[in-house]
Amino acid sequence: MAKNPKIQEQVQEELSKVKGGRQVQVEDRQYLHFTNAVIHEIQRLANILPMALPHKMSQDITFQGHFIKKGTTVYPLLTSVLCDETEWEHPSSFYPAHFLDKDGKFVKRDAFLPFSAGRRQCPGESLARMEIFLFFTSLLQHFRFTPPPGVSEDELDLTPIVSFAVSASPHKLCAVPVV
Ligand code: HEM
Repeated sequence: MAKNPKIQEQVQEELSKVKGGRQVQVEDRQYLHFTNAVIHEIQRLANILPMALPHKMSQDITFQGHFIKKGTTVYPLLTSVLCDETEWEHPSSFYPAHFLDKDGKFVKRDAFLPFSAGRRQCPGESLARMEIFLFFTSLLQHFRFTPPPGVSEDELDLTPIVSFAVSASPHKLCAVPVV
């Protein structure tokens, strides 16, 4: 998603401050502000379920002046919030500062809704967020990711495959152990 190698360096520098070089734990999230912001920005821009899941109206309703009949299938377009120009300073760019205040502290944003909202919001959110944090930090504590030899950052095609779900296009990367 992000080709800026400096972001990887900044995350690794922050992770190196974890006491005694031990493996990162979920509780460390509270002071790993930049790392947390990067993960949120990945989820915002990766937007893996842009249309959430189909819902069916359980009753007739008028919403923002539009009549929607009972039984109508509706898709909540999460992209419209995750890339809303009135909510995000740089909606289409990878910009971790969306989740940082002026002191570099992590800030939650109301428009961060990759797990949707309401009664049918993803029930796996806590588990997913914990796993993403532990996988991401563990990988970056142990490896530095680079393009394969002879390929520059700019030549990497990270265009996602977009269908009902959005996934990364296949590409080769090198995982170089951090010593
Ligand atoms: C990055 C990881 C994940 C993302 C971005 C994600 C996102 C979503 C979204 C957008 C929905 C649709 C909500 C709606 O209809 O409004 C959903 C539904 C759901 N998710 Fe997740 N999810 C993730 C991981 C997980 C995990 C790890 C589990 C289970 C362990 C899970 C279980 C479910 C279930 C069961 C539903 C259907 C809920 C319902 O229809 O009431 N998800 N998820």
